[in-house]
Amino acid sequence: MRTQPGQTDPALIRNFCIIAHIDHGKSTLADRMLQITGVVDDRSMRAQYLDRMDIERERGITIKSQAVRLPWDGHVLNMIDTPGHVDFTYEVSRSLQACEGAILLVDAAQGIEAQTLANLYLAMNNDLHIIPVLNKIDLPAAQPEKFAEELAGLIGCDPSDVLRVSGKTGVGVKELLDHVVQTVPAPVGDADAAARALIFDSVYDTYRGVVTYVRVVDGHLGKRERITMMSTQATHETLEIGVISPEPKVADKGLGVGEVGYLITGVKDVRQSRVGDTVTSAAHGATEMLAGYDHPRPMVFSGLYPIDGDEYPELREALDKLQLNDASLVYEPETSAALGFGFRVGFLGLLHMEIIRERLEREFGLSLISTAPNVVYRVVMEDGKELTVTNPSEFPTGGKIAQVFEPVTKSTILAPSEFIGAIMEICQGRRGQLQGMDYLSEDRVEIRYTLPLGEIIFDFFDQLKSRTRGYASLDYEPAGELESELVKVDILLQGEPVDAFSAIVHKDKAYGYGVEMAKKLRELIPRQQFEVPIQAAIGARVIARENIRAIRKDVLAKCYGGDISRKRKLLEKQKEGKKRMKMVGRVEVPQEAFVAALSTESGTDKPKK
Ligand SMILES: Nc1nc2c(ncn2[C@@H]2O[C@H](COP(=O)(O)OP(=O)(O)OP(=O)(O)O)[C@@H](O)[C@H]2O)c(=O)[nH]1
Repeated sequence: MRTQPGQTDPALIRNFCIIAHIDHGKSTLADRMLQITGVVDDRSMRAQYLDRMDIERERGITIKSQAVRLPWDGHVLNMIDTPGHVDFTYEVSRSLQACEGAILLVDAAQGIEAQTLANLYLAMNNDLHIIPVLNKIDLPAAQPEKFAEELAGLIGCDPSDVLRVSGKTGVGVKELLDHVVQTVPAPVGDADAAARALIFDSVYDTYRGVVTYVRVVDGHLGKRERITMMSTQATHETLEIGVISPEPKVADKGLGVGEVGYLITGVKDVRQSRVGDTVTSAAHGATEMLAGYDHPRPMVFSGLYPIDGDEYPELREALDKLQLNDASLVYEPETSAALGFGFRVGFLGLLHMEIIRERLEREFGLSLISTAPNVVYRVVMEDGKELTVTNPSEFPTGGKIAQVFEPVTKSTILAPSEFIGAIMEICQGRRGQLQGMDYLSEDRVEIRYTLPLGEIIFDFFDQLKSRTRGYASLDYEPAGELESELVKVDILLQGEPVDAFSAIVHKDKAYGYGVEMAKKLRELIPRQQFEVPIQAAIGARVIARENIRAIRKDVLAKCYGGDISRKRKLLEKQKEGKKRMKMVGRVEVPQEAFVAALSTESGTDKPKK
């Protein structure tokens, strides 16, 4: 194998990632590695160094993967930090394909959790060398002996092979780095072959355009070289090529076999530099692409509307900008009779949805109304026509529907065995079908269910947590679709259906849902100067009704005397209060009402207080 001068000999490279359940301490361990290998000095060190987005730091979670090059003991380690939340599993799977080894990190006070398993299986499917590690051994509540045994049982090694570290104090981290050098296989590739590099991440930078993260498999990529994205055959010139350590550093000699780094070509949209694609050189290009990844598909949809209709163009612009950085974000314009002009936006999951919403409001200063999230339904009509419904208000009404299909998930729940009963009750109440159950140790079980995705996106996780005192963890993956008896429940205000309130619900739950929604809306919608009847209906059949009585709200009534400034203050205050209100017909509806369905506990799984 030929290595050009100045390039790293592949035999000295180790590419690894850290995978773990959320909050088990990946980012903290990554911080220690940055410090111990000396790429960040103690003075510039800050917690969660690699989480660059404000929102990542505030929430203490990792959203985008990061790749850093660390010098250690004459070797080059490329560490890829990955997010742990289920919504971002696709980020994890991309990163895994750029590695030969994975540190499987488990909190020594918590033990194995649902995402520990999910990530371990992903890593095993990618044939990665697994290094089992217990973290947080400094915690008084740590039970390293117990969990080393659990972990060893899971991956089939000896409990003494499980390393023990503390990302917080740094104990054991040097030994872990040594272990990475000794046990993770060096990358293998053909230096003389045509260049092939895998894109495992692609981010938009305001100043530099799209920064594409690649792992070179064969050949070499250099600066000022014309490259081709193999899936689209689009060619670009590499303007800059380098490595992250932990700030970007230009690599004059380019990147060779096994190296991980970034390239900049001047493209302005991450979709032109698609994750999973293979980069090759335009002149002597490779003919065969590397195995790609699954393209992330939106699982959850919600309508986003500006509170102030004039902000519609700003919302469009903001979504366009976010999409430059997030290829999984999809949206299209929609109009709602109740809410005006807005967008139907597709997300990977609820956390993704929350994050996008928060970024729109925070980074772009928009005030938004979001409708209750829903999944995608496939409706087959009697005449054989098929519809994909991403908005409940588009669900066809009338008797011509032949079949409705909804997405289902394979869900795995891990919890102490004392909660089996409670968990089964919740899942049964959500139309779940038990698939199996295994004991991981004497007192911890893994329970597998097939559950409709639509049932998970409504406060399922909160219910699970509250019924298991926070001990259960959940992971789910899409598992196709199932035929189901679903109906549309409409909500009418003053006799007029409000499209943004429509929901698709299982036939057996429709009645309970309608009654509860009507009740909830009566509480949430403030009294107006006229009476407002609220009705829930399936087609033309009204299934529930509530009334909001009229009042005459005169905020100035208590201001006798002529204190004009006080009056003005009261009026201002009232205006403030209205900011999050939307006029629907003649009725003022607060934002909370549009997501009321989120906390509607129809079914049997109400928490027992
Ligand atoms: N006592 C102790 N606390 C730790 C240790 N490592 C991490 N923590 C704490 O555990 C919490 C989660 O740590 P993070 O590093 O943010 O976890 P993460 O796995 O990166 O989380 P995500 O990025 O959201 O997946 C933080 O409050 C850390 O301070 C450790 O070794 N000892």
